Amino acid sequence: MAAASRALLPTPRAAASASLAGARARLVPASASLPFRARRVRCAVASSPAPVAAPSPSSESAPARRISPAGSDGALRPKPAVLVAEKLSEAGLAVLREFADVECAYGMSPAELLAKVAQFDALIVRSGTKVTREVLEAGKGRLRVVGRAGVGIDNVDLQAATEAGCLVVNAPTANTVAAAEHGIALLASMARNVSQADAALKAGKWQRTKYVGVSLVGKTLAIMGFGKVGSEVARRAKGLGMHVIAHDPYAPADRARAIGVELVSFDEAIARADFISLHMPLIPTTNKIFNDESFAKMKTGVRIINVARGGVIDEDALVRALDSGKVAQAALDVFTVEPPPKDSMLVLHENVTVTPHLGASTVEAQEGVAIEIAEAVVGALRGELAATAVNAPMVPAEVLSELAPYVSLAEKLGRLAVQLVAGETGIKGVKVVYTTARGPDDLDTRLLRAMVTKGLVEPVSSTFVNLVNADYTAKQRGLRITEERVAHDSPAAEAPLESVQVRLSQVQSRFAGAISDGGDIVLEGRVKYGVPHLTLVGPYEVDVSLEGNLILCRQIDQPGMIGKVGNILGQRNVNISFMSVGRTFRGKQAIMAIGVDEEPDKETLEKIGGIPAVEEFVFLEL
Ligand SMILES: NC(=O)C1=CN([C@@H]2O[C@H](COP(=O)(O)OP(=O)(O)OC[C@H]3O[C@@H](n4cnc5c(N)ncnc54)[C@H](O)[C@@H]3O)[C@@H](O)[C@H]2O)C=CC1
Ligand SMILES: O=C(O)C(=O)COP(=O)(O)O
Repeated sequence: MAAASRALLPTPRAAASASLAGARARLVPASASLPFRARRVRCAVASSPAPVAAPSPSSESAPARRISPAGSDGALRPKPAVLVAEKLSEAGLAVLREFADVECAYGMSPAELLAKVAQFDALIVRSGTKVTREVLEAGKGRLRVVGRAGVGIDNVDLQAATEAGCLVVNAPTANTVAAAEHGIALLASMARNVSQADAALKAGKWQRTKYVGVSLVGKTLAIMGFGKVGSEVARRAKGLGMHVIAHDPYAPADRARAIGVELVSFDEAIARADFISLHMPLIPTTNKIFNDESFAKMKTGVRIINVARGGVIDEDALVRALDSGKVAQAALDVFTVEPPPKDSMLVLHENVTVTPHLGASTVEAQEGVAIEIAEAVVGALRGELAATAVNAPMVPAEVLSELAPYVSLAEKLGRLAVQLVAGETGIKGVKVVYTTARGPDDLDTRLLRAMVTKGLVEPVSSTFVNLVNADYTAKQRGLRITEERVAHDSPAAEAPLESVQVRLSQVQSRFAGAISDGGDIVLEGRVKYGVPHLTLVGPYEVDVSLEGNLILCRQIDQPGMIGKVGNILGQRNVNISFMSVGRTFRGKQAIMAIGVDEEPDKETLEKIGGIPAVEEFVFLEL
């Protein structure tokens, strides 16, 4: 029995429990220009213990696993290693160095990145590094976090990251003002031909008539993408006396009203505008959204500013529109391919003003972004729930904090349930039943479902499961996880949940006592005083705190059983932390749930099995 149970035990994995990152806090006051501090909640079960902060290494190149000082439990742990692939401000590097070994390797080729990435727990990039599926696969097993020191994550393969359970975090707020200011700088300099006139004068030409510009006051500016940057551009443009309209299918009308901006359709925006400023993300629906067809709908002589992403414009179509005069001028900070080819018709066009992706490049923004991303990456490596996760569902920080003990309970129930499955039967149907006084809108169960999956999958595989890849992993493994809510009839209850039950259907168990009348393996637990407890095994009610390890023992209900088992464990120096007995009917069968600090050896377990009234027993690791 003990030997059979070994195969189901979890394999220790140093990095096995990273982030349950989730909460996204995207909507920050539009005027925020200070570095945004992500709110985090520590989720005990999900996190590997943080290494004790060690003095900064004197060298920046230290990818090999170093051992950090012993934690409070005396264990030595490897220090995480972070690879910074693009220029990050010193302020951010200092935050990283307090926690991790940091290697700054700027300007790596894709091949160099591929060769290096597997030695790191986290990778930090800006817009210049492509984090492809290949990179994520090369980093698999160790790489747990990709930090994007900026907003746009179009250079990161999010699907591949999710499949790998690699959390992607970004720094969504610290460069907002910088990007908006750059948009305004391009708008004004384009309207007054500043860069062309500057180049001409430096070449010795004094051309006052050639560079007569156009005024901004009274002109209509269309903001395409009324998010953080778009809103800030709108505020500033209004200050210049422009009439501002915007198009954004997802923007809240009250924000537009508050800034005094009219929200209109795409076609109306581009048809009415004298100037069009682009501020949407590059996603499949915005790819080349500005093309021959859309240019045709614009006013002749329109002027376009792009500080978003080059890919939202069909650049060949823009060259045609510039040549025909449909578009009078364009000012571009971003390009489909960066850097653009030296002979790019667009870059060389005389009516085009260009900058080399400088939107976020102010001293202030770079410092803010560096701190924002460093804190997010360190938090994610510690197993905290990052507020700026990009590929994990949004679970607000207060919800996470409230659910933390239930998160632990859910994982432990999954972990115990999988160890009860007999041999090779395999799990197909999993049902998680939540008994709660809360309605569906007041209880977000995604995190709990993810943790049941983690508990079920990790002990029997080498897959690392977190909130990022839980649903994907379950699907891949053919695990059908359904959820049910049972109304708890005490609406005054403050706790979010009364109990969590995990049911595995169509499986055989190596502990028949865990099979309910309906034929499922059933385990139920509750949180008592903040600690997860096991409260139901099959049809038997028990009450045992889920700490350490567990022995489940089914016997004939008769006096003296607790003493007999307790004696055997005591003689072998195995400390019992909790014990609980549950039975269906007096004199029939009962089960004992025994919490033990140490793992009993084979001989001890055999002795327990040898007690005549004991019908079956199982040792389970938590
Ligand atoms: N040039 C640079 O250095 C910088 C560029 N950026 C880029 O600026 C863009 C905007 O950044 P944020 O304002 O921070 O992002 P954000 O997420 O706050 O705003 C983007 C807005 O675009 C909207 N949107 C999505 N699809 C749309 C569509 N089809 N049509 C119109 N609007 C649509 C969204 O609803 C959202 O409100 C991003 O592409 C980002 O990568 C941001 C910072 C610096
Ligand atoms: O934050 C963004 O989306 C940007 O485009 C800024 O890019 P960068 O970090 O300057 O390479």
